[in-house]
This record gives sequence, C-alpha cells and structure tokens, in this order.
Amino acid sequence: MRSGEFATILRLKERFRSDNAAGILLGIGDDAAVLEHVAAKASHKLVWTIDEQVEKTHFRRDLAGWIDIGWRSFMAAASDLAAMGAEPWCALSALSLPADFEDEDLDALARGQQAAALRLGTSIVGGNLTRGEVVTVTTTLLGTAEKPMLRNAAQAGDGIWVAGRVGLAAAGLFALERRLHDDRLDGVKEAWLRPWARIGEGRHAAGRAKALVDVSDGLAQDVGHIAEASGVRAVFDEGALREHAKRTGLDSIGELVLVDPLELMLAGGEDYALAAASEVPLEGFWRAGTFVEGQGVALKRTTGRERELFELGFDHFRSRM
Ligand SMILES: Nc1ncnc2c1ncn2[C@@H]1O[C@H](COP(=O)(O)OP(=O)(O)OP(=O)(O)O)[C@@H](O)[C@H]1O
Ligand SMILES: Cc1ncc(C[n+]2csc(CCOP(=O)(O)O)c2C)c(N)n1
Ligand SMILES: [Mg+2]
Repeated sequence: MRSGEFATILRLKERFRSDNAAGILLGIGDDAAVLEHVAAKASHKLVWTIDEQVEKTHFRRDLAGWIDIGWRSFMAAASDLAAMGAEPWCALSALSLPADFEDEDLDALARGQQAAALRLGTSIVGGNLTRGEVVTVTTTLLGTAEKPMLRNAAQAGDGIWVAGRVGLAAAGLFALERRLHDDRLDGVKEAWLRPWARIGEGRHAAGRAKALVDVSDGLAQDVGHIAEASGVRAVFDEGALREHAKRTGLDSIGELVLVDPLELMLAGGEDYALAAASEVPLEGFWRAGTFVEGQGVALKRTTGRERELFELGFDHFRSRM
C-alpha cells in the first residue's frame, strides 16, 4: 500500500520525533524548521554538511534492507561532521521514492534513519518528499564544533592515525554482491550495512590533531586529501596495515573473498573510519604511517621500497574501486 504525500509526511512526523535535540523551536509540519540560534554556544562554530545516497550507486535493494539503507545513509552524512570534529545538532532528510514504494518500506527506511539519529543524540527536524525513478536519501546535518578540524594543516613528521576499522565494509559489499554465504563473512557484511560515524573520536582529535578526514572512499584517497591540502606526502606503513588486518580478522577474510587485504584497506571505502595527522598519539586511533616532505601517497613495503598509490579508491566518475 502506498499512502499519499501528506499522509506519508504524517507517518514520518510520528517517526522522527524531534524532542531529542536542544534548541528546536519547530520541527516537521510547516514550511521549514525553526532553530534557537543560542543553542549553539557562542564559543562554538556551526558546521553544516549534506550527503546523498542513490539507489544503484550507493546501495541496492537486493543487497540491503530498508532499515540498513536508512541507517547507513544517516551515518554517512554524520561521518562528515565527525571528520570536522563536530557534534551533530539536527538533520533534514529528503527522499525521492518510486511510485510503487510501499508504506512498510518507507517505515523501515525511516526507522533506520531514526535509529541512527537517536544513537548520535540528534533529531530529524524536517525534509522533503518527491517522486523519482530510484530511491535517493539526502541528509543534511547541522553540527557544532569548538575547533573545526580541517584538512590543510598536516606537517612532515606527523603520524597518520586512524580511528576505526578499514577494509571491512568493502569486503562486506564484495561478499553481498557475490552472494557469498559463510558465517565468517557476517561481520564484514554488518560493517558495510551498519557503519558508525565516529563522532566521539572526531571530538577527541579536535584540538589535538592537526588535520582530520573521514574514510568514505578508501584510506589512500582520503588521506591523500590531507596530503594534497597540506602540501605533504602520505606514506602508509605496510607492517602497520598488515597488523591492523590481523587484529580485525581482515587477513583471513581476504583469503575467503580472494582479495588482498591491503587493497581492501587502501582502496575500499564506506567504513567511515577517521584519519588524522597528529604529532601525538590519539586515544582510540592506531598508527597507519607518516606524513613526510613531498607530495602524493605511497605504501612503504616491509622491504623498505615505496610503491606510489595513484588513483586508488572510489570515484563516482571513474571506474569503481
Ligand atoms: N554540488 C556541489 N556544490 C557545491 N559544493 C560541493 C558540491 N559537491 C561537493 N561540494 C563540496 O566539495 C567538497 C568535497 O566534497 P565531497 O562530497 O567530495 O566530500 P568528501 O567528504 O570528500 O566525500 P564524501 O561525500 O564521501 O563525504 C566539500 O566541501 C563539499 O561541500
Ligand atoms: C551498489 C553499490 N555499488 C558500489 C558501491 C561502492 N561505493 C559507492 S559510493 C562509494 C563511496 C562513498 O560514497 P560518496 O563518495 O558518495 O560519499 C562506494 C565505495 C556501493 N556502496 N553500492
Ligand atoms: Mg568526508
């Protein structure tokens, strides 16, 4: 069954209760949401992001449930706030839905979004609905940060520090796409279906680290953004990456899916880990390499040789991973 537009908005209003975030004067139901500007402390800056997830580009309905799709689209958007060292305040959600999209599917999608919002202590205070050929989920998030973390202040000698696991989500997507059924792959499927935005680690890095990004497109590409913006070279340490693969079980998963764990970590996206440039160790982060003088991104092999990493990772307008 498919309700009309206004009945659908009422369903969403029920679902997205906006009593979770402070300073929301008006949530869903009017032409726009109204926020109390003093809810952001005077010492804090506002940080604002938008992220769109498109069916067949970011998800397929035969690979993920609508709850998963709602969850991961919200977490992907929130991860950009984490990457700024910001804390989410409130969100807007715009959906494009095909005419045959069922009410129960919309309920599941909204449940996933709402669960993610709740877990991050934020609320969806409005949005938009339109009919479209495919499902798209667009999420804007407004957040606050005392000291927003940019990409451009890494220096030679800083470590590359990572919060969270990398390479697992790409292995999970690989396993889902190839319909690999093996209990040992449940963890990596979950990593792709239910990522977490690392808000806490981002806030910890803010003020301690020099630069921060989130890893949506693979370690090489996203740490490359810091290198490029800061005018330094990023050198990953093969030993550190292999150690991480061992710790997370990615090394044995790599054998199961016949993909080199190093490739999964450097080129596989959507884990939404954070990567920082920092002179000092950061709590909850592991060291993946070093920024040095120069440019580009490289992998230092255990033999000591450096391999340049060109054009690795996801790019919407190039080929896939
Ligand atoms: N259509 C657009 N109009 C204006 N600015 C844009 C547009 N698309 C991207 N940007 C800006 O370009 C910068 C990089 O955007 P991008 O989407 O690549 O972010 P990212 O964090 O690197 O990737 P991800 O989407 O995986 O989070 C951001 O500052 C973003 O606001
Ligand atoms: C069906 C399907 N095929 C491929 C992928 C892989 N993928 C899509 S977008 C992206 C980078 C992050 O997106 P963005 O850069 O827009 O934030 C990656 C790794 C997927 N998730 N689903
Ligand atoms: Mg980002």
